Amino acid sequence: MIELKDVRKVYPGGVTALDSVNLSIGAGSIHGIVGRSGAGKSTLIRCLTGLEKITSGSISIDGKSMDGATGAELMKARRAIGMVFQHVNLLDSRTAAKNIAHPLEIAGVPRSQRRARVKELLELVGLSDRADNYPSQLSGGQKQRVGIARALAAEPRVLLCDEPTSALDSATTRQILQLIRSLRDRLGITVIIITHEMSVVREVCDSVSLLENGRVSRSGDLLEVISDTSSPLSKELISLPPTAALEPGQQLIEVLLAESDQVRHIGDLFALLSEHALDVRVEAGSIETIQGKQVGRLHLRPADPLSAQRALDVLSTAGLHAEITTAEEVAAEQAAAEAQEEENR
Ligand SMILES: Nc1ncnc2c1ncn2[C@@H]1O[C@H](COP(=O)(O)OP(=O)(O)OP(=O)(O)O)[C@@H](O)[C@H]1O
Repeated sequence: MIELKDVRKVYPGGVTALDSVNLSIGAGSIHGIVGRSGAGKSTLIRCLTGLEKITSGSISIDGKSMDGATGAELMKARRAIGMVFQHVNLLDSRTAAKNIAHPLEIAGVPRSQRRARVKELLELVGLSDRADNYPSQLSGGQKQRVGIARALAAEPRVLLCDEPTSALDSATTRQILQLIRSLRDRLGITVIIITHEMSVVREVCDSVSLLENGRVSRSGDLLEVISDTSSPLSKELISLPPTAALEPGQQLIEVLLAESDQVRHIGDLFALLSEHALDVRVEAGSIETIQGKQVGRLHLRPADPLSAQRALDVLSTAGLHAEITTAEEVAAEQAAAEAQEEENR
């Protein structure tokens, strides 16, 4: 269990990068931390790993304090956390096996033990046949596998992944995320993934925290956070494709497909609309399968205000979150999402 209580970090120049951060991450879970540029993600990583001293509050891993530790105690606490980075930074002059062995050499692990451990780690990340390859002979995904094996060398209890797939294409991203999940299942480690990619969170995380301006605005089970429609960041977890041009003032009904016992998938929603002969049409929609459940957001275009009201009543009665939005609100949301994508590039 990782616990942050009232963590505050103020940099010497006076910037408050983290403010009253409270987080509780269950042992053995995969927890995503998402935030925009400048939200405080890097600061949080540095504080978690003890590279940066927090101004106040406390951080503990399995009940052991990280914030007060110094010297040998801090080194030991840091070994509890394996780090995986966006840019793997392997040593070019060393083979995959020697890169993985590097932290073990530094820790003074005897040669024979090192060999056995490296063999085991290469198997774990599916790279046994690449042991003698140099980084220049490996693909981006294979390099990241070496990086993950290196991070696991000292048998950490926590794997802290900083944008682990941001430099990879979508197929390789999926493979790396599957690897991370299987490592969690096999080793029982806790994984924290810091990312700006909502697809990564949807694909692999059990729970998520939204970091906004140095504060955790929402934290919890992934489906619970997605169901909170009050935060723009939580809405981005299931983002809608662009809606075709709408007339000014056009009303739309925004529906969240999640956590309704009556409407469990999109087919149920269409059946409900048809059963009540609702005069609405689907303008845009995005459906994902998360933790084995269909989750989605849709924009329905009602024929007139009366149809809108009827649809709202029917959808709400069926346990769906539905609200009226306007063409202007949709356009503003899309512009903000596009600006965000541009910033992340
Ligand atoms: N060493 C520092 N000294 C002073 N201010 C800092 C320092 N490092 C970060 N900051 C400030 O703290 C805030 C949070 O920065 P941080 O780098 O943690 O955000 P981030 O979410 O990682 O952003 P990005 O995704 O762009 O890397 C920003 O306002 C940043 O300017």
